[in-house]
Amino acid sequence: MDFSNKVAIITGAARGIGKAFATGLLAKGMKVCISDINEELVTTTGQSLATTYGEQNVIFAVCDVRNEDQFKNVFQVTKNKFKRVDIVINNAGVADEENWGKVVDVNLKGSILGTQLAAEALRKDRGGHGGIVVNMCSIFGVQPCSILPVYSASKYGVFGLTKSFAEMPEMKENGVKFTCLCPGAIDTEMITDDIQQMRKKFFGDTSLMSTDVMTEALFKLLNDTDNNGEGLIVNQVDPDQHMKYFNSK
Ligand SMILES: NC(=O)C1=CN([C@@H]2O[C@H](COP(=O)(O)OP(=O)(O)OC[C@H]3O[C@@H](n4cnc5c(N)ncnc54)[C@H](O)[C@@H]3O)[C@@H](O)[C@H]2O)C=CC1
Ligand SMILES: CCCCCC(=O)/C=C/C=C\C/C=C\C/C=C\CCCC(=O)O
Repeated sequence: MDFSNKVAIITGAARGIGKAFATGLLAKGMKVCISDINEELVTTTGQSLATTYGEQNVIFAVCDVRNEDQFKNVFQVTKNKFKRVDIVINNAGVADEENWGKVVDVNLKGSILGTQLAAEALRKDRGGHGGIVVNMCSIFGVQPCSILPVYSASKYGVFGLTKSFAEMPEMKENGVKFTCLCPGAIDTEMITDDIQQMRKKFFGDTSLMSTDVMTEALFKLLNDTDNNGEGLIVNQVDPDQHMKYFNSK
């Protein structure tokens, strides 16, 4: 894929995996809109990326992915500034089993809204240029997690959503591809000390993956052909699965 001057929208990109994606895409010559619910952090991260990669290449916006008006605004400001959208990464996510309604709302409903808005923005018969939607799933979107059942359910939903949009004839005809990433544990603030202890009990004393591995996986997903509807597993704990498409290839 030729990345220069292409345009990406990334949700939940003020820190963690989303921020790493933004950095990786900007380094390849793309233009990026980062959005996040955290106003202070998205401003700091946005300004820092703009300083490094040029103000003409970066915008940032406050967006809670549960809020349709804010989400629509992200697409609008991106099109106003950059005139096109090519890649949409629905990355925002939370893990909080005690507040499980929020998990469903952010991870699943937020991804549904983001996928619908992306499909409209990208499809060629609606003025788009075609493109790719990348939904952030998890290893727990393809295998169960006994300590995070609602989180896992939300990610199974993201996988089903991605595969279903990929099957739509009108999306294929209009050049829009749908994919997802299914990582194991990545070294971000989402992996708290408590979760790390639980993880060690189940999976042994293996290291967390760096966000660089996720950027590598993103570029594989973007560069591979013939992966519409596929989920790329990123899981160094199981070398047989790592960087392979789920149940295929
Ligand atoms: N860290 C990990 O081990 C793994 C993470 N994932 C997924 O990757 C994605 C990113 O996770 P991390 O970077 O690790 O987490 P993180 O907690 O470091 O970053 C998540 C970002 O999303 C933002 N956010 C939270 N709720 C939001 C909302 N309602 N609207 C918009 N933004 C919101 C946060 O402010 C934060 O900046 C999530 O979907 C997560 O489920 C998947 C597999 C493994
Ligand atoms: C706050 C947890 C966020 C989950 C992030 C994710 O999507 C994947 C993480 C992978 C591993 C680390 C997290 C939890 C592991 C702990 C126990 C797993 C139990 C597995 C089981 O078979 O039940």
